[in-house]
Amino acid sequence: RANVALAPPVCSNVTTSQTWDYIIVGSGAGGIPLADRLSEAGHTVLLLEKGPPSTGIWGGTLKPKWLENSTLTRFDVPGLANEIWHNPTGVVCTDVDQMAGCVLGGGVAVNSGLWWKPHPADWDYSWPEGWKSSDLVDATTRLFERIPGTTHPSTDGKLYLQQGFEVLTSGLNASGWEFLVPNDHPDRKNRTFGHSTHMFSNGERSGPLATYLVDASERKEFTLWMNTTARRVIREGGHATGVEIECSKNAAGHAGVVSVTPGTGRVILSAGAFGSAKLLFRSGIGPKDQLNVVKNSTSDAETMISEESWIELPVGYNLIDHVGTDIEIAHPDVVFYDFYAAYSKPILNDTEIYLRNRTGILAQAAPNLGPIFWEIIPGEDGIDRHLHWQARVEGSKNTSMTITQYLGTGSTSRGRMVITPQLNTRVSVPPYLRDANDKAAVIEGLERVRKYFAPISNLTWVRPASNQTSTQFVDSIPATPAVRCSNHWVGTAKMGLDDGRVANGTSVVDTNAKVYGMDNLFVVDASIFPGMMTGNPSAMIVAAAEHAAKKILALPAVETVAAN
Ligand SMILES: Cc1cc2nc3c(=O)[nH]c(=O)nc-3n(C[C@H](O)[C@H](O)[C@H](O)COP(=O)(O)OP(=O)(O)OC[C@H]3O[C@@H](n4cnc5c(N)ncnc54)[C@H](O)[C@@H]3O)c2cc1C
Repeated sequence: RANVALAPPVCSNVTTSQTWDYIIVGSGAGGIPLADRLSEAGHTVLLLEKGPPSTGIWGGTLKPKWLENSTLTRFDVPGLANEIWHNPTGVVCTDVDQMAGCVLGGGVAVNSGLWWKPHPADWDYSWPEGWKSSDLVDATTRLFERIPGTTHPSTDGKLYLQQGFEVLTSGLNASGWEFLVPNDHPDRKNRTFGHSTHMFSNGERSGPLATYLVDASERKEFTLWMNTTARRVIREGGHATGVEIECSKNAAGHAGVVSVTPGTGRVILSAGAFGSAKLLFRSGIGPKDQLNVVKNSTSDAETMISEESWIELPVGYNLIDHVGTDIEIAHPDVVFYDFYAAYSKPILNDTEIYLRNRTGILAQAAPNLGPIFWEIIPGEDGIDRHLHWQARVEGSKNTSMTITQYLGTGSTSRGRMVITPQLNTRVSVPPYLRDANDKAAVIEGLERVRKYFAPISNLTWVRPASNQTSTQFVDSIPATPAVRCSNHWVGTAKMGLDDGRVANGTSVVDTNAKVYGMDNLFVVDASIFPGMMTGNPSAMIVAAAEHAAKKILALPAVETVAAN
């Protein structure tokens, strides 16, 4: 009937009698593998996710008409990956001023699935003892056995619409670059190129949602609550006793306080670089200025832990993202495919072959990515800076390719995130090009690529214009998230040996991923990264979660530190 408002779904109140060995907040790249490994070790695990289900196997429902008779949702189909930019409602986090997925799977439900075995320097350059590339061998092996990734996602083994790949790699070949299968040679990221590599399997998104989470869900020790938002960690001094939760808006989730097993239980925050930092602030852990914002907010004034129990740590500092610099070329051979139209006005043959046997262009990630190519630029400060270039068939013309240059490992610029009185997170200091050598690497990389593409006949430059110097071009792009953002945010709860409670200390978690000043509160997700990596981050975050699980499981059952 018209004009009858539906009653809001009711949240179930939790029973206080049940306790959990581990409560994990957030089901993204960090949270899912942790939940699997901890429940595999026989511990009871409660995984809290504020968002609704995403992929079909978890009960997701968001889908275009052409998927109506299938179990798949828009999240399952690689060719619909960029729908997040067209239709973000109900999918993206509304409390973050950047793009982030707030559905089951977080970033690994909404991203393009790019999947890279980390370069050894990604660990060795900035991570502390115990987290060097040699320490991560087992974790990386376990991860890539589970999710090997593929350069050829269509189940017929073919790549579709590769004209753009051929055009650009003709220039790289002519300039002496080498083609390789990227994940077979993670340590070779200098003047090499390859096909884009994705976590996809069987022509579908796959990744942690289809592997780790499936295995966890088959264990009696594991419980998943979706549509359930963690407000804060409940703690007595340095000991977390549980998590206060509330149901997400317009959803039937859970509400109340969930408790960890008395004495031995642990809480792990895996809510993403902004989400975990926000939860720390709301739990009285962070810089004093941010804790005061929470204390003075309408929503938390009454529940905020008293000031004597605050733990002052540099949460929100050390914010990092790949510095993104977009260039654009055009070439008559390039063929554009309208992936956005594939949602509502698809090409019938493409949806038919995808539905029949997961073949064709829709098994590839939108918007037709590749080639991906790498070069290392030595800096005057003695630091090698890694550039990862990612091309896609998209731009201002039908024959355009946009190529994003990501400045990663070796970059030294850092920013800051803060919380507003409405308890939304905000990037207050953008982390882009604050260091002269970072900027020099970006300019030098661009200068070189212009030379590498020079042998390509009929290629025209759209951006930078041919009469613009590389320095002028880089200077013309503001160093703000609006134009530089790569959606690869990390670093807000940095791991390190220098305890952030002490003067000049910069770290929020120790090398067991445990928050300084707490005996049973951990952070395991993008937040703990001390520095940037070469390629897109999700596989490295899963590897970090594998390693962290091992370290956490090896800790003595009861470990008590003095209350702050
Ligand atoms: C549009 C886009 C495209 C990207 N493309 C790629 C790519 O192709 N390849 C790649 O490697 N990386 C890509 N990334 C980055 C990658 O997805 C992220 O770096 C990664 O997912 C971060 O992992 P995480 O575990 O730290 O957080 P997330 O994956 O963001 O997971 C955090 C989870 O916590 C939940 N949460 C937050 N707060 C709360 C709370 N209070 N209570 C309960 N739950 C909460 C969120 O809903 C979310 O599910 C992309 C990111 C975006 C946004």
